[in-house]
Amino acid sequence: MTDPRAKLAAAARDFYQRGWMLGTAGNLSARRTADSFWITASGRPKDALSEEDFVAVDLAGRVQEATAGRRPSAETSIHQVIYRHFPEAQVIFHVHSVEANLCGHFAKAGQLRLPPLEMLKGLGIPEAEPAVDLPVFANHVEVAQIAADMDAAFLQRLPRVPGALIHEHGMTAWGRDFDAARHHLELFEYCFRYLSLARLHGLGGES
Ligand SMILES: CSCCC(=O)C(=O)COP(=O)(O)O
Ligand SMILES: [Zn+2]
Repeated sequence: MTDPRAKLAAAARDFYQRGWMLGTAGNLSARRTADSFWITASGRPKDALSEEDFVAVDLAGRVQEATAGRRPSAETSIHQVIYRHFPEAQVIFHVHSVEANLCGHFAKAGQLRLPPLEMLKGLGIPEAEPAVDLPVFANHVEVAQIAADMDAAFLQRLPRVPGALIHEHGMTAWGRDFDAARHHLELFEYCFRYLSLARLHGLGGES
């Protein structure tokens, strides 16, 4: 893969402007080789990332390349789990939107039922599929626990959709390239906005 850092910085700026990466929230990554990836450094402002704000790590989380004073995202272990379980994933976006955090409250037994919208086709769901669930994981102060929970769940069953929600934290979506990861994230966030507004209007709250 060609150096993805400029595209990651542009994506972060875009997501910041949408209100999804405020106050340094979120982290983005892209594969560097089959077994390493570039990820945002921890605590950096997502509207003004430069090349130095990315750290290269391997799939075990060991730093391969970093500018002095930069450490990898505190949530690197979550990206490791996703790259390990989804060999086709090349890009991962993790953001914190208001709507995603509202929708975590609508989940039942660790699954959020997505609205049956035409747009689900963009998540790779065939027209005929009646019910599509997004996995929802508990948040933990120890990020390693979130990553371990995801790892255990994905070992049992891979999600039907290219994403996972962390309750009262944020959404993570991935794809085979930059466009696919962005489209997936946009579709999930559209579903979250739809579900939040539907509740507000007293529609479909108990599905
Ligand atoms: C200020 S957001 C709290 C940490 C977090 O959830 C996040 O996504 C950003 O963490 P990072 O270490 O990647 O900056
Ligand atoms: Zn986060």
